[in-house]
Order: sequence, then structure tokens, then C-alpha cells
Amino acid sequence: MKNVLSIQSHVVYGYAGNKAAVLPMQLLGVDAWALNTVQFSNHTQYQRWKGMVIPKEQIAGITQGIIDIGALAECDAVLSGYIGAAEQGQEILNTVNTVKKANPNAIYFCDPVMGHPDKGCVVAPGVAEFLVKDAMSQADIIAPNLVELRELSGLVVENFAQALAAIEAILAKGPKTVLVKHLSKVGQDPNKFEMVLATQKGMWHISRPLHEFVGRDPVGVGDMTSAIFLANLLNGKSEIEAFEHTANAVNDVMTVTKESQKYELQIIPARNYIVNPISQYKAVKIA
Ligand SMILES: Nc1ncnc2c1ncn2[C@@H]1O[C@H](COP(=O)(O)OP(=O)(O)O)[C@@H](O)[C@H]1O
Ligand SMILES: Cc1ncc(COP(=O)(O)O)c(C=O)c1O
Ligand SMILES: [Mg+2]
Repeated sequence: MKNVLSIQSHVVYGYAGNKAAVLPMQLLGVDAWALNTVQFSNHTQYQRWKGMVIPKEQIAGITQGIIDIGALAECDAVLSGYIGAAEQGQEILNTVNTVKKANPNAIYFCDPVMGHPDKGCVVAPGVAEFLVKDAMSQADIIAPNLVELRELSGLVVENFAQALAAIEAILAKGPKTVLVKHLSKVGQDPNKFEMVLATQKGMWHISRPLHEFVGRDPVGVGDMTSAIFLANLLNGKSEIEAFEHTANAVNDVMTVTKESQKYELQIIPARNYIVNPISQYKAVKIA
């Protein structure tokens, strides 16, 4: 069995961060070791929450505890997501280095979660700068949304061609794979939900239905997308197979969520679709 050290947020109520990542990975047969960067009552897009940022020393401390019982070499990947404070950033990269020493085949998957004023996603000051200046170059795989694609590349991204140029710019900075989880306004069709995967072998595009949610769109979709993609890779799927399975599984969760008329992602009711999606959208090679 493969194991992922998953360093991101914990929400007590609802599904974001590790709550949107751990169960999907486990359903796919990959264990997730949740190391929480924050413990919040709920995700930040409610605009109010209680809880705390976990002290940065916990990251090295927990990693050392796993070394002490002789288990760190069992870790096949580090996945980082929502970071609670900029000072946690270097601790996460130290842990990535420690894991890679214990298991030279381990990979670092960075979901560069940044604040998003339009959506109301709140992330601590300095985290975006850390992701651009320090984390991107260390990541084997990085999975931005549109806001994050712009920040990481430093380029203007207002259309599809500019999105591809921004992906190329990120590939030149270290990551071997870029998964754009949501092209949003720079997709090919404003009536679809689109993603792009760029690997050493080329670029692929996948399009799936854009659902209309009453009121607010669910949160945690990016976190779940990253987790499912990584679990598929660790299961030995090709990057294209992993990309297609991820798009289809996430689309099925979105369909169940929409039908339930709930704000929170319906990961548990949709659990069977995460393993065996009914959607069958296919990736198309674009470059
Ligand atoms: N198929 C879909 N139809 C409509 N909205 C979707 C669909 N899949 C995801 N979403 C919404 O799109 C947004 C994705 O958020 P965004 O910040 O662009 O990226 P990410 O979640 O990847 O970080 C979320 O609000 C999510 O609820
Ligand atoms: C606590 C927490 N974790 C993670 C996220 C990231 O969620 P998403 O997957 O929608 O990018 C958010 C977004 O608001 C959040 O508040
Ligand atoms: Mg996100």
C-alpha cells in the first residue's frame, strides 16, 4: 500500500483540506497520514470560524516522531495544501527533504492554495509569496487554479493561449507536471468546467459539465481533485488515466452535491463514484 503525508487544513464541520482529501485517497487504496496545519470549526468561506493555526514546530516534531518509529521510509509522497501561516512553509519543505532522504522515490505534490477574494477564501499573509518563491521550485507536481496560475507564472492570463504559456513558464521553474484544476474564465468554452494537464510528454485538456449551484459553490473541490489525482498516480496509473479518472470522479461528486442541494461537498454519499465514476469524459491532447 502507498502512503501520503498530507499536510493541510482540518475542518471539524464539512469538507475542505484534509477532510476533502483523506477519505478519497483511502477509498482509492492509498493511506493518507493527515498532518494538520490548522484546526478550524469550518472552512473560511463561511466568513467566520473558530479554532487555531497549529504551531509550526509540530511539522518537524511529527515528522521526527515517524522517523523515531522507523516508518518514514514508507512515505511515498508529501501532499501540501492549505497552509495556516507563512512560517509553516519552510517547515513543510524541510519535511519534504527529510521524506525524500528516507525514500528517494517519494514525490512532492504542491496544491498552492492561495487566498481568493472573489470566492472569500482566506489564507494567511505571506503564504502566496512562500508558494511562489520557495515551494514551486521544489514541487514535482503543482496543481494551481486560475488565480494561482497567474501568481506562480507572474504572467497575464486572460485567455486559453496565455494559460498554456503560463503553464510552460511554471514547467521551466522546476515542476515536472502541472495540473490546472480549474481554468475558469480562460477555458475554451464558458459553459464547461475545464482542466489542463501538462507533463513531460505534452498537454491534455478535459472538459466536463459546469453545474449551476443555487447560492454558493461548494469548497474543497480543488483539495479533493489534487488528492484523487495523486492517489491514482501512486496506484500506477498513467498521468492521462489519472487525469481522466480525477475529472470523472470529481464530476460525480459535484453531481451528487448539486442534487442534494447542500453547500458542503457530498463526499460520503458519493463514495462509490470516487472509486468507480459513472462519468466518462476523455482527455484531448492539445500540445
Ligand atoms: N462541475 C462544476 N460545475 C460548477 N462549479 C464547479 C464544478 N466543479 C467545481 N466547481 C466550483 O469551481 C470552483 C473551483 O474553485 P477554484 O478556486 O477555481 O479552484 P480550486 O478548487 O481548484 O482551488 C469551486 O467554487 C467549485 O465549487
Ligand atoms: C480551511 C480551508 N482549507 C482549504 C481550502 C481550500 O479549498 P479549495 O479546495 O476550494 O481550494 C479552504 C478554502 O476556503 C479553506 O478555507
Ligand atoms: Mg484550491
